[in-house]
Amino acid sequence: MKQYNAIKAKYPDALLLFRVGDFYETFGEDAVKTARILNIICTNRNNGSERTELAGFPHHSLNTYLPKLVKAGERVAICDQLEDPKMTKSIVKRGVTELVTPGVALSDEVLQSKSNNFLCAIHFGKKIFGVSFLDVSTGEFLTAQGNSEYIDKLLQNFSPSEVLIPKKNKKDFTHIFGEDFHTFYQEDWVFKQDFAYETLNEHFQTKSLKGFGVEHLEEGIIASGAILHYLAETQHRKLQHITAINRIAEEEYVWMDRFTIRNLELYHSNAANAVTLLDVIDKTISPMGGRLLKRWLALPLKNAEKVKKRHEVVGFLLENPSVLAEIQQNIKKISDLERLISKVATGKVTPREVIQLNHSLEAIIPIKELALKSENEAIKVIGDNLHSCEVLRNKIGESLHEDAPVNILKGNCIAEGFSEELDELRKIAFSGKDYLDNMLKRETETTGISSLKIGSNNVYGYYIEVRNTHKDKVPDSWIRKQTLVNAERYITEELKEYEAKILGAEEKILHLEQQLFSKLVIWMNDYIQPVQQNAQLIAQLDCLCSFAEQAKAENYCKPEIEENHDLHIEEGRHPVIEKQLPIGESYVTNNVTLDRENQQVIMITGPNMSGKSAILRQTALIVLMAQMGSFVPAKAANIGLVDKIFTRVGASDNISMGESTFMVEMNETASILNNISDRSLVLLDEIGRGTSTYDGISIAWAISEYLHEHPAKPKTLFATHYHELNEMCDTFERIKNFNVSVKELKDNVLFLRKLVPGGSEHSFGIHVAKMAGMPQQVLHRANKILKKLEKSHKMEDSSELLKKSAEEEMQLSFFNLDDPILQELKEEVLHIDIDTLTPVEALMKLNEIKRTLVGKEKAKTKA
Ligand SMILES: Nc1ncnc2c1ncn2[C@@H]1O[C@H](COP(=O)(O)OP(=O)(O)OP(=O)(O)O)[C@@H](O)[C@H]1O
Repeated sequence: MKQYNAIKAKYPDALLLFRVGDFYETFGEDAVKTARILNIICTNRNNGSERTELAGFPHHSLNTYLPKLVKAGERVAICDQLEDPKMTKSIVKRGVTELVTPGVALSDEVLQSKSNNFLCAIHFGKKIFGVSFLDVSTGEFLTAQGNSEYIDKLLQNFSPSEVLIPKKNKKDFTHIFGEDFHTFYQEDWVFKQDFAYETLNEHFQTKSLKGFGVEHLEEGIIASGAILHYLAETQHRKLQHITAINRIAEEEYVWMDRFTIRNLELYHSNAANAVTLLDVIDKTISPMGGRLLKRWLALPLKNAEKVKKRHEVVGFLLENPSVLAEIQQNIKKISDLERLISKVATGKVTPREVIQLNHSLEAIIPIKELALKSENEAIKVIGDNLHSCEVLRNKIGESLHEDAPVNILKGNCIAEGFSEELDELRKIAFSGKDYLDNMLKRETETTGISSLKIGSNNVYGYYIEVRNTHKDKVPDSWIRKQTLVNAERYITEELKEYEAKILGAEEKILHLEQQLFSKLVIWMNDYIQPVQQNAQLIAQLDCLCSFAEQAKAENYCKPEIEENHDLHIEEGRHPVIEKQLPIGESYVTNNVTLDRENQQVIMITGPNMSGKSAILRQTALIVLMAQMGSFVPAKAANIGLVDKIFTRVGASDNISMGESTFMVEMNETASILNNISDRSLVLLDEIGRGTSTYDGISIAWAISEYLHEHPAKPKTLFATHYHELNEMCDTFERIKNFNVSVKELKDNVLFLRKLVPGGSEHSFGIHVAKMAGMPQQVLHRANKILKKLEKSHKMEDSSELLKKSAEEEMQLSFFNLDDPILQELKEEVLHIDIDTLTPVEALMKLNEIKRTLVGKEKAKTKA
């Protein structure tokens, strides 16, 4: 317990698995926790004067139990026996050999094959944040830096399993990024520039980080240094598979903030069990393909050439189904190359996994040949860059048995003919029976004793047994070892020699097999880079095949990527909803055209449930899918490259996220208004409905007006059931009204789901209430109240009011008053150059204006 306490003191926040003989034991609070999580028995032991809780499991069950502990969010320190108990008389030496945490996991039981498992570190710089992501199971290491919004978006994109934060920024982190992350607080000193550069250069054995193109990312590097330090702290020192650190090239990807990623349900669903876009489009076969597809979805491209290249490959694969089929057939044979080679680096690979790696590399050969012959340039390049890894394959082939076991201790792992010594030992161990049979035959003949027996036991080893009746025929050279009631047991010179050879042969075989295997694994380390490169290329090919497969299955079309700012979608569909419609119902397609000249803002009205949100989302999804390189669910699509996609959903649609307040809605919308560009696509769904009708209409109106008047003229779809907003098109020339048509029956509505020009008259809320089965009495009463309200508001129709107020505002501005101070202010305001003004300067200016006005107000009161 003294030894245990000393080790436990070094890992106070981890659950300590303490190896005792064949068991891993836990004590005290750890035992209570372990027993609860693993559902195993917790016992009590008297430990001197105290009682201690104790819970443990056999060491060979570590792979079963460890993942459960880690998945429950525990940090688990594995404390092993560091010397052979047989070799020591005192207490065996023990030490922590690995600290497994949610972000640093290598075991297949903890990892999900189609998801990365990122560990993240965040450095809180003076002005900006540095961030770093590392998947130790694949070796991918990324860094970036930027403002909180950017970091927030990246956290959303990469969904790290664990985030490292300096202790002093504990509160700041939850304040800015929320409480959804599994965090670990590191000592503040770890987040220092010099330390980080030193750690990274030492790891990569470089003098500077220039070669990786990250040298200038000071904050990002600090975060990256903290990650590497954490790995060392958790006893992960074999990291040769982390061969590079890459910058997340923000400028290459379409910007989507966390709300947009969530709203569009790309790979997180807002409701439990809801289907995401990824679920629908993922036809990848390999784990690394699956992981890359998710990345492509989170980071669609902005570079037209790159996007077009992907489309070309997809088109080529569609036109050449036999090539597609053959590539996919071979990808099926490829295991998780990326994780297998990482296991080689960390020394955790099993013999069977090395065989799998070999099979995977073999399956790459036909892909390479096929790609090299291809008429598509991009596929050819992939073929060119795929490594055949011949030396590696040959070496594995000649070293290992084809059916090598998972556990090296099971034996029969190294192939025949690879090591003479091993072959010799095996001959002795396995041909032993024949040898003994021969010996027996010979001895029977020479002695004439017919009932001779050769056997062995633990105490006396090998012996020849002679029944008492033949005792007198025993040659003098035999030495008696043991006397039984009816027989005597002897040892001969030959048997003694044989025994010396065979005893330990099996042990020697195991030892030699282990030695040869670890030598092979170390040798394989030289092939980490080519294998990683193959994994990357196969992942790309897998994604492109997945696009082709999906396009074929769902009848998608090739989008045209244009340099202009227009968006035209013909007969577009929502890729997820169309897959979920009840049998017999077909998706109603819709056309959407947006540009910056004539139809910049589309105001979509229509009753609840008519399909407004579906149109908004399908537009965003089509753009996004196109820019990730996929074909799209439409008859035709011309897409002027989009650089940012914003979506906002009115408060009540967000209730499931626990963020139903109007304030959140306004905050989110404000952040769009501050970030729009001329290539942005903005989707606003029922913005303003989180407050009273008049408030809501006013806010929705003001936001639409702002977007229309903004020099960027961002393409906007605004879904609303405030039909009052239809009046805007009279005043603002690029705002156009559309509605999702419905057919009014006698006292019901039929949803046609077709987007048609023109506004809609009323909201049909009561019809929908009826469809939902609201009692007749309530519906009747609601209809009556509606009629009354409509009558009483006729005199001052809200939209009329709004239009009037917009006009009045222009005339009634206080600049018309001829107060000299106000005149002065007017001049000042007119001369402000909005384009060069920073938000802070604007606030200061506003403050100045306010001060002048307050001063004037006071002067007036005094007077
Ligand atoms: N084009 C379409 N073809 C077939 N079904 C559709 C179509 N559009 C929408 N739907 C179906 O109608 C349902 C409601 O659509 P949606 O959520 O877009 O309506 P909405 O007008 O935004 O409603 P609300 O105002 O209540 O949010 C969808 O879940 C889908 O099942």
